[in-house]
Amino acid sequence: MTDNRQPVAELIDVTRSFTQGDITIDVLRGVNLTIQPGEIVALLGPSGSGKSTLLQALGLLEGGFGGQINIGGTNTASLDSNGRTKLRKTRLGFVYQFHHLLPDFDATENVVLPQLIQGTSRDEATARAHGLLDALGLGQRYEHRPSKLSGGEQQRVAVARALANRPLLVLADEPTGNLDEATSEVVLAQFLELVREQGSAALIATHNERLAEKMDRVVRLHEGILS
Ligand SMILES: Nc1ncnc2c1ncn2[C@@H]1O[C@H](COP(=O)(O)OP(=O)(O)OP(=O)(O)O)[C@@H](O)[C@H]1O
Repeated sequence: MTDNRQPVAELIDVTRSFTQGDITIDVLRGVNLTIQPGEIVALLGPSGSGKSTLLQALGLLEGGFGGQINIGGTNTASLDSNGRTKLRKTRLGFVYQFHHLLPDFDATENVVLPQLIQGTSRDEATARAHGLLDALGLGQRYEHRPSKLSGGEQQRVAVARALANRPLLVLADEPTGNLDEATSEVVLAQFLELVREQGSAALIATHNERLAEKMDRVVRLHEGILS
């Protein structure tokens, strides 16, 4: 069980450097960030400032980070690889700039699959998928494969997939960066509404100051430090 009083995520003095040949770049130089339950945080920073790297730290997919990363009160350093995978699949949802949907599956199946992996029954998973797709205006697109959907529709399906298991924290990397401005605003508004409705927290990397203003809090990454 998750303790609702616990922050959903804490980064304590997190560092990350990359070495390429003779050159070492210190991308994260001691990042501190606490995200409370249900809080939606915008992550701003110039290109190359380390926004994706910071999201990767919380996504628990890659190693190489210094400092401490807690998710839902668990210090992730205390987990083995199975424990991290379980935490990632049960507690986190991901939305990327490009949708990464499974091309051979229709919209419903793309949202159903992560739920089946968690042991949800097919009927329940399908009902949940349809509910999310309806809320995102895709009630007429259940059986469309990604190649038959527009870019904005593909991103909406990706949003539904990320929220399917009601994650504690949604990590989104430029979730509307690939869409035109008007579509981007609509998709982001629907995304935020659903995240709020189900009480998830979110950390959303964006270049767009105007979109960031729609979130609860804005943090900025500059020269490896968050402010
Ligand atoms: N695997 C890697 N190996 C070497 N350097 C890397 C690696 N991943 C990222 N970097 C470097 O880390 C820095 C930060 O990259 P990152 O993708 O986190 O920035 P970003 O803020 O998300 O940028 P953008 O807004 O352009 O997507 C960049 O200078 C990049 O070259």
